[in-house]
Amino acid sequence: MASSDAPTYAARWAALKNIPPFLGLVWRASPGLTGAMILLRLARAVMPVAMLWIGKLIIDEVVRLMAADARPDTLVEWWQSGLSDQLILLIAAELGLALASDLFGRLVTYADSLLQERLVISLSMRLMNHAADLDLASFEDAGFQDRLDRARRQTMGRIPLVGQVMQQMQDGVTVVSFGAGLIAYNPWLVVLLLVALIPTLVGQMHFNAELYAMNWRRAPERRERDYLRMIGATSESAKEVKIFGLNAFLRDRYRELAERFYAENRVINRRQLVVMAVLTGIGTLCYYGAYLWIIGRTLTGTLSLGDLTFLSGSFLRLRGLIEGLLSSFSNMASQALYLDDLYRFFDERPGIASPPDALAVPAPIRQGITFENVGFRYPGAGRWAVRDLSFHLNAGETVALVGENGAGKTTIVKLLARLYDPTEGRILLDGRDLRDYDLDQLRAAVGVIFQDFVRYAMSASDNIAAGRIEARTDRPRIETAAERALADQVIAKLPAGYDQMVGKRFAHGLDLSGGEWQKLAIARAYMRDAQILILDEPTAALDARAEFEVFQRFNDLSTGRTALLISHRFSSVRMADRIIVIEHGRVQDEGTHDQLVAREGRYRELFELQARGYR
Ligand SMILES: Nc1ncnc2c1ncn2[C@@H]1O[C@H](COP(=O)(O)OP(=O)(O)OP(=O)(O)O)[C@@H](O)[C@H]1O
Repeated sequence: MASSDAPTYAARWAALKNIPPFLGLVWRASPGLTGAMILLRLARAVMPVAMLWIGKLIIDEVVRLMAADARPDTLVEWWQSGLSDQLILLIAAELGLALASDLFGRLVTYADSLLQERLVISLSMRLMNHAADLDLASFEDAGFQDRLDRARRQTMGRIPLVGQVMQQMQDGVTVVSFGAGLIAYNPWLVVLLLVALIPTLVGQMHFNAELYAMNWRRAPERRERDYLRMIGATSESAKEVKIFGLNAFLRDRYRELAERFYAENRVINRRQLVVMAVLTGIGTLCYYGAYLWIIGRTLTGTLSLGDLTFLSGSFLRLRGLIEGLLSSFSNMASQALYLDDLYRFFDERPGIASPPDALAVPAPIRQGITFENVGFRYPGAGRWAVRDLSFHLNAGETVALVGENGAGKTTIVKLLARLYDPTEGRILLDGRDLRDYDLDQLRAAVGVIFQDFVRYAMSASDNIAAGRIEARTDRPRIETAAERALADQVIAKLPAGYDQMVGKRFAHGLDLSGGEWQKLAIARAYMRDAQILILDEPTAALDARAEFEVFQRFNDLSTGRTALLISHRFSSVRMADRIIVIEHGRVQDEGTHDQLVAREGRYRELFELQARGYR
């Protein structure tokens, strides 16, 4: 996104409107903890003024007792005379408050950390749920990646805001209680305080806005910087980075970006240092002005010694409190701006969804699938990936798609599984548009293993169960799926068998060869009881014999199901009932292997090219 979209300075205050919904999120994360937290903080809020007031009463009482004519000489006589009873009561009250304040403080810290953790869990889960609902197209869009990146940061980055907002409310109540005390003596004291503090507030807000706008602009570059750092040090890339000697190149690019960030940061920070030092100085001058006034009044006898301690104590605390309140208010406003990113992400709606009166997917499928003049352009791409594409898949038929790289085979699969909708034309399932069906049912009816299937850093068993995660504990089913995909041989070699952690990401993980991973992935297809089975070239890393066996089994096991397979190996392709040749996003030819080889055409050309390689 362009930097001109960066939120303006004025938008920052408006962002405070994000706080109530945020508190709503907090409340939903844990109503009990949130309620307890509010009560604890309210109690703590009024304690400081109560303690200072009792302190004033103690001093005045001591002064009164010292001024009395007949004063006992020893503490025991003081005690027995009963003259100090009032004083003892006040001290006991002060002690009680001090103990309660400590205890409540600890409880607040405790509840705070629990609440923050609950919020992380609840936000992360919402984020994962929401991301899963969004279109695949979104994930392939760089602007979306930036928004997702910002939103992810919010789940962790905004967490301290809970404590801040609560502290803010608590401090607000404390300020009001102290302010009421000051006003009772002299309202001008409060005015003096505010005048001293407003410049600090404005300054702070300004710098926060500047930093925010800068961070906002940087999201794309930051993603590049994080990517460079990641690619320079992950197991996936380590091999290539070493072989090609890319380290210096990656490091220098990283340094270039990081240094630019650093230089920009330094400029702002330096300016902030100077301006804020001056503004805070003004505040200090005002504070000492008020202090002088209080001392003067005490000397002339208008105020008591207790009043002096109460007022100067109140003034000192208020200044600290208001300063903290204003700066954290301004900080809260800029934090609340970041919340926009989170809400914006949650507001994002998927374009591919079930219609209101969704049709149930027929079981069994009777007529099959028809592509009718389908054209599709990837979002942001100028070229058509497929165009004027028409063909029919009969129910129960095994069809192979062949074509050169980039012909559009995978795109056809993605359209069939409704990961994308056609730009023009339609795809029919038993005569009805795919878009009329219930999306979840449709996805459940289609089992696809892509060429870039995921290698889950989990147990071998979970890697297979991923095809039907509800059956995760159904070991016999997992074993059958593994056998069908020839993955049982892979698992037999693992020290911990089905429970073996695979992948290099975690300790105890055992990495597999490309072909072994593929066998696990293919087993996923068998876990799924899908009516339409699709293998999109997940066999490229299998040796010729293994691929042959895998497809032969696939062919046997897909009797009665509609199956689509994509492969560049003709030994596998020829097993299909029918072969469709795709070229430049269109059907170029179709027929059985024998029919196609008999014809002079692209299929025969490709077939002979491959056969020649083996002779
Ligand atoms: N996410 C994407 N965004 C933009 N263009 C894409 C995207 N995926 C594929 N394409 C383009 O669409 C065209 C068809 O790609 P597709 O992946 O369907 O080919 P394929 O026949 O499966 O190729 P291969 O045999 O290499 O797997 C290609 O020109 C490709 O560059």
